[in-house]
Formats: sequence, C-alpha cells, structure tokens
Amino acid sequence: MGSSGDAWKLKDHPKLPKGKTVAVIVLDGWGEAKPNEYNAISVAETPVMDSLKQGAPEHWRLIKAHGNAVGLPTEDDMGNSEVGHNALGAGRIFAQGAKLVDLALASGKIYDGEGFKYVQECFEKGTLHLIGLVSDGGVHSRLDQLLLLLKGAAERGAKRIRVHALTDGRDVLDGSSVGFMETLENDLAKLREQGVDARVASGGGRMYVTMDRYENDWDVVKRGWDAQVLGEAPHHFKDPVEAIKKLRQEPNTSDQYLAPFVIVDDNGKPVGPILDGDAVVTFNFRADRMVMLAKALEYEDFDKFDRVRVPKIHYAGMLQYDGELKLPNKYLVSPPEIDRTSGEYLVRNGVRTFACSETVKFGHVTFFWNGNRSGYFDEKLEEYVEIPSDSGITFNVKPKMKALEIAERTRDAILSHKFDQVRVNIPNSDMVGHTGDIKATIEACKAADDGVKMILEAIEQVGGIFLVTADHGNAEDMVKRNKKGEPLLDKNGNIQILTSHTLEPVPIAIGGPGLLPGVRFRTDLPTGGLANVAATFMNLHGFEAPSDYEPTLIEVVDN
Ligand SMILES: O=C(O)[C@@H](CO)OP(=O)(O)O
Ligand SMILES: [Mn+2]
Ligand SMILES: [Mn+2]
Repeated sequence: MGSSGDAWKLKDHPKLPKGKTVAVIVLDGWGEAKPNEYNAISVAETPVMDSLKQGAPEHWRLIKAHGNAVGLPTEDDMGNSEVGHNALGAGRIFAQGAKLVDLALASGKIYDGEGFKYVQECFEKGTLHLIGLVSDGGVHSRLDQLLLLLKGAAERGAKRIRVHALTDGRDVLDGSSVGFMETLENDLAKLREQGVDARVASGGGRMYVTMDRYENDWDVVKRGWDAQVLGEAPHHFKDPVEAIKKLRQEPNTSDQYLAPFVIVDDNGKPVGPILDGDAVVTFNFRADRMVMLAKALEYEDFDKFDRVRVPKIHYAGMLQYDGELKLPNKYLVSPPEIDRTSGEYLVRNGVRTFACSETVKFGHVTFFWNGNRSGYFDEKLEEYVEIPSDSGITFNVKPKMKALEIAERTRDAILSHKFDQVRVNIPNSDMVGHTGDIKATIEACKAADDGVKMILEAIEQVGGIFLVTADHGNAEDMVKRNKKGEPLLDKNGNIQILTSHTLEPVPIAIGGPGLLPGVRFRTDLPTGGLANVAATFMNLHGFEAPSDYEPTLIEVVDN
C-alpha cells in the first residue's frame, strides 16, 4: 500500500448501504459446547444469546477461534484474547508471537539479532535475568521456549543466570506450577553441572505479582519489582519447589495468586536481585501483561510506584510489546507486523468509531484490535472509553463486573448518533471463568447476556445492525476432560476445575432492523474463523473489504 489517501479508500459494497450504526460486540471467553452441568453458559439464563441462536443458519453460526485459524503454532493451541482480537481487527491471520519465537529458536536466528547481542554484552561481568510465566499454557509464554533460551544463552557465554518465575494456574491447571518448577529446576541443575551458576531467584503468582495489564493495579507490578529487582519479599526460601508447595498451603491461595517470594542463600541473602551491569529478558511473548513491567524497567521518568533503586541494565523483551511506544526498545524476536487493520481502514473511510470495555479488557478492543498499537488513528473520528475495573479482587466475588456500565455507555453512544461503529468487549464469562468458580461464572454469563440485551435494544431504536461474537472459549467448559470428553477427577474424587480457555468454536450472530432482508451467512465457508469477521462488518458498513482480507462470512441474496 502506498502512503497516499487513495490507498486507504475502500470500494463501495455493490449491494449494502452505508450509514447504518453497526454494533460489534465481543463476548470474552464465550464458546459453544454441548449443554451440561459444567457448561456455565448453557446453565446460565441467557435469553438474548439463546434467541440469536434461533437465527441459525442464516444469521447465527460457529467460527473457529483457536490454533491455525488465529496464527498459533498447532491445532492444540487454545485461543486467547490477544490472537483473537488481533484476528478480529486485522481480518487476516498473522503468525503470532508463540510461533515466531518457535521459529527463531529453531533456526537459531534469535541469537543473531540486535536484541540478544545487546543482552549478551553483560554476560562477561553481569547476570542474565529471565522474568516470565513458567508454564506450558502457550498464551503468554511457553516453558519449552524458556528452557531453549536458557541453554542457548549459556552456550553463548552467560555464566550467571537467574530466573524470576511467575506461576500460572490460569492457562493450565491450578497446582501444576509445582511440576513446571521441577522441570525448570532440573534444567537449571544440568546447567550448574556444566559450570553455569543458574538458579531461580524469585517467584509469585501471575495475578498477584507482575502480570497486571492496562494499568489496572500497579501494586501487582510493584510486588514483582520488589522481589525481582530489590530482592525483597515477604517469604524467603532456599528452594523454589518447596516455596511453591509451602505457599500453596496458605489459605485462599492458588497458583495464580501465590504470594511473592525470594530465594536466599545459606546466609539468608537473596540470590538474585537485579544489579547495575546485569541483563534482563522478559520471556513472555504476549504483550498486554508485560507492558507495565517493561515500562518500569525501561522508562527513566516513571512515577507509578517508587522503584527505590533503578539498576542500569541491558533489557530486551522476547518481543517488542508495543509497536507504537517502541516498548521495549530492544527485543529478541520481531513481533508480527499487523498492518492495515479494519479499524484504520474504516476510520480513514470516515467511519466514526466508539470502542469501550472495562480496564481489564480495554486494550483488547483498542490495542489488540488495532494490531498491538495504542492510541487513535484520528482523534476527531474516534472515542475510546475505559470503564475502571475493580482492582485487588478475584472477579468471582463480583461476577457482574462492569457489564452494565459498559452496556450503558455503549447504548448512549449508539443513541447519540455520533458513531457509525460501536465496538465493545464484555469480559464476564472469561474473567470469572478463569477463577474456576462455576456458580459465579453462571452469574457472569447472565450479566453478559443482560449487557448484550441493552446494546441490541439501542440498535433496534436507531435502526442499526449488530454483530455479536466472541474471542475464544472459556465459560462453556469448566472441567478438565479426558480424550473421550469425560470429566477428570483428582485423587480425592473431586472434579478437576478448568480455569483456562478452550479449543471450542465461538458463535457469531448478525441482525437488527438495519440488516437488509437478503443478508445471510454463506454456506461455502464452513471453516471460517475470527479473521473472517472484519470483512463481514466492513460489508455491514457498506464497504468491500481489501482483497487480501479473509473472505466475508455473508452474502446478499435477492429476495
Ligand atoms: O488473562 C489473561 O491474560 C488471558 C489468559 O492467560 O486471558 P485473555 O486471553 O482472555 O485475556
Ligand atoms: Mn479473551
Ligand atoms: Mn481469558
């Protein structure tokens, strides 16, 4: 594409009119699965979503939201918000971070780049610190990638390595952090045998330590900073596996919320604070939950918490997490180049756009939607509204979250006639689903359905069009299953709760008084996925999608 305005001009759709208000609603973590007692969506009262389903096959269908359809390495990879919203917004499938890191490690190219060379400069005199999520969840990071990186760094001169491990239990089963830490410890022991001083230095649960997002709660990042950089934490252990086992016995805790700890030597001294002259790599490939730490590590001017001591380090991210902020400046693997997103096209074609969610998902319908880019394309045509999320709680205690507030603001945006597209993420089924609390998740699904109802009523009033879909599954299956699909029990005979996303497809529904009677889902795209949605809503705005976009899901038949 050239840089002239013409390059952005979208062709008129031959049959569909312009000027309709289009609501694009993304239910986070709302997949489709057989009804049963562990399917919180089927158990919940969801009259609006149920009624949309009655519109099948013309106005309701399923689309793929996991694996290759969203640029992940394998069909066993569940979907997630980053890849899901990237695909929804970009209308094309990009090889995503997980895959790009796999390729860079396999070819060895990761070690030839500027980012690795930059951290390597510290290997002679300093310590290499690796900070990130230790699990095989594949949403934010992968343990096998960390192990390869450890080995590769040691082979290339790292003599002293410290891992700052965040425990998961959200993309993987709660309790699995013990096993992951054992695997990591095994590999570190092998490195020690080879003369590399390699150890775990600190740890903590991802939701309580470090991995906050969209600046919802800086205390989370501060707890991590204290442990990782300053070597200060409420709990001291000599052995990280023992640390996890012990801390898991505290009341009301889980892998996700484990208290921060540091590993100390025989004299009680922390083994791995981050010091001047050290190198740091944050090994998560996914952006949202690393951006805040990246700012703390990289920015000279920083007032979000008192860093106490700011070490002079060489810092690189596994990827660059924010292309617009160029954050971090150095990185090991180039991120997917998600360009020419639907958001940018539509704005450049005059479509006035409103986007809204609460803090914990705000960046999903802005940053991820726009190809991991923060900020507006055209301030005059866009308004992004963030409803502040509650912080410091697990969302099962408030399963309604801010669904009502999101819906109200969106309703008002629709009724104001100031926007052509209103785009929202309703987070409940995902955020509460991740807590593993089935009862609360059922309430969450009802709250999301209520939110959809309010938005659809506003669309009805203005004669608009709606498109309702989801970014990946979560709440539709809350139990770990065997290959036959039967619920798995733990050694006490209790079901194993599934806190993670799933591999299930997600629904997509279209409708509203502004939808021409002849518009219906095509039948020749049975494998359609999230990346087909952008062309679909571009059509609903009266435009043809760019030719390299994944094809639209709809056709217009003459009645
Ligand atoms: O909470 C998150 O970070 C992920 C799960 O790891 O969920 P989502 O992709 O829905 O944001
Ligand atoms: Mn999501
Ligand atoms: Mn999620």
